[in-house]
Amino acid sequence: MKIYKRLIQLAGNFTSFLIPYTLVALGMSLFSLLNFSMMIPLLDILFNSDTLFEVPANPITLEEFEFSGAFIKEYMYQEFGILIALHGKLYALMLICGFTISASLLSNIFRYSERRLAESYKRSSIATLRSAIFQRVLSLDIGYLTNSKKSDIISRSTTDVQESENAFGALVTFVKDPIMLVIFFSTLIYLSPKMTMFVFMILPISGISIGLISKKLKSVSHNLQDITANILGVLDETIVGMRVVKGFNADKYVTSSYEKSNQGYVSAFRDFASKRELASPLSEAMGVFFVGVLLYLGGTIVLSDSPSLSASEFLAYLVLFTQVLNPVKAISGNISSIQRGIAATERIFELLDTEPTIKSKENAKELTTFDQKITFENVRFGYEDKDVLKGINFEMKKGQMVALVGPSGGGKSTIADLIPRFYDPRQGNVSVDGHDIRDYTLESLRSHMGIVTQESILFNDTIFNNIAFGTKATLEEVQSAAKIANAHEFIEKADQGYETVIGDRGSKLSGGQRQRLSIARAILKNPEILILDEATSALDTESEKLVQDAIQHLMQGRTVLVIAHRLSTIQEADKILVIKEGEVVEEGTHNELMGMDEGMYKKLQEMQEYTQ
Ligand SMILES: Nc1ncnc2c1ncn2[C@@H]1O[C@H](COP(=O)(O)OP(=O)(O)OP(=O)(O)O)[C@@H](O)[C@H]1O
Repeated sequence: MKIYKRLIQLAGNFTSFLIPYTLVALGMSLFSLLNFSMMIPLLDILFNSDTLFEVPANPITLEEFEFSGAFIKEYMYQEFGILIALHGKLYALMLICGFTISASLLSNIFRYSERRLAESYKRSSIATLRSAIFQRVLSLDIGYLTNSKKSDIISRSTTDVQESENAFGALVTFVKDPIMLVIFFSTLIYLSPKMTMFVFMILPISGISIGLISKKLKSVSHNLQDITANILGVLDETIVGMRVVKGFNADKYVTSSYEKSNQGYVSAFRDFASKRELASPLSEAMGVFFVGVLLYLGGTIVLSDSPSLSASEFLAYLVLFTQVLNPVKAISGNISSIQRGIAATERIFELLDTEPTIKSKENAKELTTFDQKITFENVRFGYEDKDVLKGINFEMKKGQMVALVGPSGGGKSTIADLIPRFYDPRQGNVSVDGHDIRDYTLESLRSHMGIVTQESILFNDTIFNNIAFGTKATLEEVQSAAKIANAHEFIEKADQGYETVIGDRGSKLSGGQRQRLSIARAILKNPEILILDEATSALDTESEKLVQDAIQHLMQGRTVLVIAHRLSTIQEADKILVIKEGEVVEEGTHNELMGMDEGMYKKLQEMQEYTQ
């Protein structure tokens, strides 16, 4: 229950929900009881009006009121007796029907309000939970969000949230159902303590047997969920990899793995359906059996010499009993969804409790200006147990362009990731103007930087929003950034200009267009420090020229760290660092490095010339 306490705390406003909800649930139960109880005088008027509705010689008055079933019954029968004497039986009958209709109407109005209150509380609580998850994911380190974690986080924020939502809904009804049970059972006890004792004995038996069936069902449905995920997985892989599937004529291969999952689903579903379909007739048969026993028991009481229960009360008892079954069934069903929900909510809280390791420390300063240089001093870093950077030293003066080159996997991107503190070094430090970057707030540090990655990171939104990207830029500002990035022309030609929605990750654009949009976004941010992971993807010459030209514009007047894959683009760099296996193996300008016999840079340069 600790978990639920926390969930309720997170959702907030519990008292302002609980008070009206309890009142509404109370109203619903009372009117529903009144509705069914009206059956007793109704039957009595039809069958026993002459004996039961006699007006006593000394009528009781409301001044003698006691809150007891006996008083209420006696008073009501006396009043009906007076009415029958004055206006006849039909009038009394009409009145009772009127009462029944009004009670039923009111109970349904309360039921509707109860549902609405419960739903809106559940929805708003789950929305708060979702937002909390999203905020937590946003605050987590890039290092934490690896691919394996990605699916875990997605499953926690979808499937687990769904489970938690169901369980939360079930928990809410735990307020309503007990109220209903107390009210109905008190009436049943009042009508016949003997029969109610029997009911108390049989209810757990029927509850347990229904519970067992649903438990069996649950294990099958779990299996079903896995298989559904499997089918979706195959479909997703096939759609994403359609080019490869077609290119390799692998239709048969993917069809067979899809069919395997599909058949698995069919047989698992058959199993599930046969058990599910069994649940209802089984519980129905059990219900009929218990009602049969109850009928016999009640019948013997009614037919005895001095009956403690009249026939009309007995019939009302049976009807009320059927009404008690619903909340009992609901409670037993809810217990299992609450159990599932607790496990799911625990997983959600685990995610919410994951503290980011990279955050601004207390008393961190604001980095207001960047004046001199960025320095790497003996920086060592690795992922998990793997050492990647083995003592990196270099300096990047304000206004300089520094290029990182070298074989794949050498650690170039990792070096770049340390500047905006996507990771922190294990040893050594990265400093800005002589101060360790960990002394600055993350936000102020990153506010001086712009990042253009190999893969253009775009969102399924308008072109305008993709360039403005959370800033309050005006259309003119966005347009002038797009012009500098050679993007304005193609944007103007798009269906809705800057308001065109570009599809998932910019899928409606070409590779070069996507890159130019990313560059426009960086130009608009106007960062002093630019980190550029040069794209390797081959573009056609024209598009490449446009992108290169845009990059040249972007780099002007900034301090740039560029990860270069095409050496032709960095000949003008102030400094080139050749990175191999986590170390700087050569450092210098293009000419200096080309002058080194047997130098790695020279070799790389020659290799690229050869392949071009
Ligand atoms: N998130 C990660 N978790 C574990 N290992 C990683 C991670 N990112 C990179 N690595 C490993 O660290 C090493 C350096 O990777 P990095 O991406 O920095 O190299 P790179 O020089 O930029 O390579 P490329 O030129 O191919 O982009 C590689 O061996 C890579 O496998």
